[in-house]
Amino acid sequence: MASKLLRAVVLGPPGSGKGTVCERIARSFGLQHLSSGQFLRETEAGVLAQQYLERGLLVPDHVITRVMLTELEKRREQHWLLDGFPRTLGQAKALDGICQPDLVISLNIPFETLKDRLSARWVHPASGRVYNMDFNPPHTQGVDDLTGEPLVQREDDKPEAVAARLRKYKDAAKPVIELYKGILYSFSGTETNKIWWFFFSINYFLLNVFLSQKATLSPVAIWGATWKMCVPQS
Ligand SMILES: Nc1nc2c(ncn2[C@@H]2O[C@H](COP(=O)(O)OP(=O)(O)O)[C@@H](O)[C@H]2O)c(=O)[nH]1
Ligand SMILES: Nc1ncnc2c1ncn2[C@@H]1O[C@H](COP(=O)(O)OP(=O)(O)O)[C@@H](O)[C@H]1O
Repeated sequence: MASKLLRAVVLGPPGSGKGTVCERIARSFGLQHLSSGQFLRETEAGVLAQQYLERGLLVPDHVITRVMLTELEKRREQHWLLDGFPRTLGQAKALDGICQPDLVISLNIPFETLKDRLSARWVHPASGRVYNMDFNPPHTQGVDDLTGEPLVQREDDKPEAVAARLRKYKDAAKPVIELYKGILYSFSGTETNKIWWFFFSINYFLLNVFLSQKATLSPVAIWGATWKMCVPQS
């Protein structure tokens, strides 16, 4: 049977838990977790885009699209899960030009919750590991669990940048959500653990069948049908 690759996208405002959920999905199902923010922070393109990153502004479409399409090109034979890309209609169209996602997961988290989470987010810059002083604190305050290196707060997580980021996200994401509405699965809530368990319990069997290449019918289609019966679509 021809090998099928799973291409998934996670959409959500800054602080909605994309990185946290993607990490768990990637670990549980063996997908590659590709974070646009992390690629920017690690590559030369990100150094040039520093002024955008620090102020929490979206990097121009042509810059991030080039970074992401280059990374996707290197992973043509892998299952992947995109975190943070696409964020605008232009980016979504560029992605569609090379491959169409099988499914899109959208996280809807209340604004107040996002603000609280971002102000308590600390990161280990070298690895991208993320902590939260309430939700998943490091073993020792202020240092990364694995390396012992210091944690930092991102410039764009400081209160002055957060409100503008959240506003801009909404405007840019609307047409993207519209574009993907046929393959979109929305999760609403204030706790990543609940969203995760809901996702995991519905999808464990279907995704594993798909990923092990034993499916004759796309589980994404079966999942879509099950999902529509279980969850009122927003
Ligand atoms: N209190 C709380 N914090 C969470 C929860 N889920 C994620 N976080 C934290 O919220 C912050 C933002 O999560 P992250 O995955 O980085 O969001 P992203 O910006 O969408 O990728 C991080 O500090 C996480 O540790 C949750 O359910 N409750
Ligand atoms: N798809 C994208 N389009 C434009 N800018 C992006 C994109 N992805 C990431 N960035 C830039 O990188 C920053 C950090 O992104 P990310 O790590 O995904 O954090 P968050 O989910 O908290 O916004 C964004 O504020 C933005 O400046």
